[in-house]
Amino acid sequence: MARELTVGIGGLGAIGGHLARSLDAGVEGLRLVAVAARDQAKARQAIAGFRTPPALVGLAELAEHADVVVEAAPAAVFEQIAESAIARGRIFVPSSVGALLPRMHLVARAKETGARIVVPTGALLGLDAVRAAAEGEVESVTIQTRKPPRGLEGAPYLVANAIDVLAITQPTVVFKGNAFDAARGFPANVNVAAALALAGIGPERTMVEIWGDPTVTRNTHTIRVEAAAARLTMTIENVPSEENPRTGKITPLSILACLRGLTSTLKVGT
Ligand SMILES: NC(=O)C1=CN([C@@H]2O[C@H](COP(=O)(O)OP(=O)(O)OC[C@H]3O[C@@H](n4cnc5c(N)ncnc54)[C@H](O)[C@@H]3O)[C@@H](O)[C@H]2O)C=CC1
Ligand SMILES: O=C([O-])CC(=O)C(=O)O
Repeated sequence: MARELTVGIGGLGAIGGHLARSLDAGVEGLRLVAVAARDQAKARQAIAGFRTPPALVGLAELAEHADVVVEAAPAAVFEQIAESAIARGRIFVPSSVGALLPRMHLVARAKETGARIVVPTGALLGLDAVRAAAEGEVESVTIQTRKPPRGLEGAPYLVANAIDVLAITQPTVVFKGNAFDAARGFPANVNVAAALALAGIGPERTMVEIWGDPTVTRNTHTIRVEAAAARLTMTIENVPSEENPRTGKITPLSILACLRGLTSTLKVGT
């Protein structure tokens, strides 16, 4: 018998809304059973036309309903979703991966409860190759992110340093540093850097450059890895989603592919 997993989603925005609709349309081995949202009326409306409307619950209750808990909410509420999912021994799939970096105690806690934390590739590419390379010696990992300025607007690092990103008229580096500091300064913009760090050599050694670039229309990420086994150079150019221009349209698709991989008989890639 094929395995079926029930799924709960925290947050129904660009990622969670798309993912919920896809799951409701029918995905073998996965069943959407619960969602959590800030705006209850809007959420009720969003799921009203679903073939099988999921229960509308609180963030911390998702884990009571579902085998797999997907976090697709702002980083500020990450802990509420993560802690309950991990305490109950669920499979926890974070979108706000940057919020995991300063909370690595959750990994130790998951070991105690039997939970798993499965970080999707998200808006990035090539984490299979980065993980493979990291089984051997890796000299360096860097990521350069270029976003249209409005895709960076409001980031705490920009506010703290009085950088008016919307006033930028030519490609400009707005941040250079490691993935840990990038995730702290840009919690809604560079989850990809956090995922890369976790796949490879960690947040202190993974170096990040963030550009506000009025010449690009896509959220563009270029990874470079120098390793004993291989040299990798990879670029992804993401179409920003209509609901949230910070978020590439590929992100909910990547999470869906990740969820399929939890139950599928044939699994491709590392
Ligand atoms: N891992 C990756 O590659 C990527 C990760 N992200 C991250 O994923 C997260 C979600 O992104 P989007 O869907 O684009 O954001 P969004 O802003 O479109 O949606 C977030 C949703 O969470 C809801 N929400 C807010 N507070 C809530 C609460 N207390 N309880 C329940 N729901 C609540 C909001 O109402 C909204 O519907 C963000 O942290 C974002 O930075 C975004 C893009 C790529
Ligand atoms: O969607 C993207 O291009 C990347 C992004 O927002 C993130 O990593 O948080």
